[in-house]
Amino acid sequence: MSHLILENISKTFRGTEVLTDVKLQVGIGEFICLLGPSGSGKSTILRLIGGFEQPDVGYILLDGEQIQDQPPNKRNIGFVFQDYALFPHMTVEENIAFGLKCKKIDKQQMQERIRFVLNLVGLTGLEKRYAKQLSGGQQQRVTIARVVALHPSVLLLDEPLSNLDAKLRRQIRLELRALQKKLGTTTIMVTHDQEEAMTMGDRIAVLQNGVIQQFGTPLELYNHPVNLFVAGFLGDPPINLLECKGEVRQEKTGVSVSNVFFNVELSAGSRIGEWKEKSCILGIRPEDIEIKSPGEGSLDAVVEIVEHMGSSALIYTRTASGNQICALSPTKRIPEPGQTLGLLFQYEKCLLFDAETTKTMKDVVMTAALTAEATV
Ligand SMILES: Nc1ncnc2c1ncn2[C@@H]1O[C@H](COP(=O)(O)OP(=O)(O)OP(=O)(O)O)[C@@H](O)[C@H]1O
Repeated sequence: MSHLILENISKTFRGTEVLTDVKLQVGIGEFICLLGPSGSGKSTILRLIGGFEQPDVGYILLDGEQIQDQPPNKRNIGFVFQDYALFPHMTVEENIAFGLKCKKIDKQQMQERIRFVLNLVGLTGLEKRYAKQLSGGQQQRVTIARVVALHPSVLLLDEPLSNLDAKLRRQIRLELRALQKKLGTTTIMVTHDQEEAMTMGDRIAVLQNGVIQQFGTPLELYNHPVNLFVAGFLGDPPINLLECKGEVRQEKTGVSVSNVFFNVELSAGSRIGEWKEKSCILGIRPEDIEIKSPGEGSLDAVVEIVEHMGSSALIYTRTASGNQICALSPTKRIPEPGQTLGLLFQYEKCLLFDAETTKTMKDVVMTAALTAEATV
């Protein structure tokens, strides 16, 4: 049974619909990331679950019970915001004790819980420090400890790492994930950082304009995006997107990119006539392009920019027909700007999108990359 269910939730602010028919089913102990650009409705979903907003339409069920009309303090849901919001005039210990006192937890149990959560977040020994005497990372750990001490049934995290520098972010992200696994608390985290979502979430819900575009595991979303938006939002460096048209050459169906004909098998029932001239977009990720010598790849392209990233380099190239294509190169043999390369597409990794609907074309399979000469 799902622990938390959002059923057909819609929400309007001042006449503008900011969430449309949102559905989510979250299992017990799952770590869910809500990922999307600014204004896509991520925080509103969190506030609805926390009880700080009410849906116009739809239900929220926790352990099978409808909670959408309950006030926040009746929901047993913990909320961590991006600003640490600790009481500055209280010590670490007092900050954690505050919520426990409100819940009328007895003194001995309170001491035990404080000891337990401080150990959990690695802050044992700092009980008597004031919030302002702590680093940003330590303050955020106290915020998390304070919420975890209340034994929430669901933990909501709204961009909890966004005020931390890149290195600390990475460290706290690992700690937070390990902590969540240890406690087994169902957790929903808002982020606009795709790397954070990919590394932390058991499943990710990708939002655009208040609509969940896709809900699945990080690899499902990365390898099988349902549309151009999801394909483009996940992946750094981003996926290459190349405009092309459906073609038929010597009774073979396919698309051509920079004069290379990629053979595409249509599903049974698809009509060849409809395929001809169909506007498509071919998507290929930089790591799915192998760098070869000129003439040895699917197509040739000239290196324009090389971006060194330490363990690898990004090679931005341009084909004779003007397409920019980025490939990931291992550091052993990094090409130079001006050099011509052969780019070998792993055709089985190519995705085809319908340019009109922007949806992934699921009824087609790319079976080969043939040079133009082979088919003309
Ligand atoms: N209380 C409110 N009154 C009016 N409009 C609101 C209110 N809360 C949110 N909105 C609007 O709803 C939309 C979604 O906002 P929300 O904060 O959920 O997005 P978000 O994806 O979390 O964005 P961000 O990443 O910038 O925090 C935005 O257009 C926002 O301006």
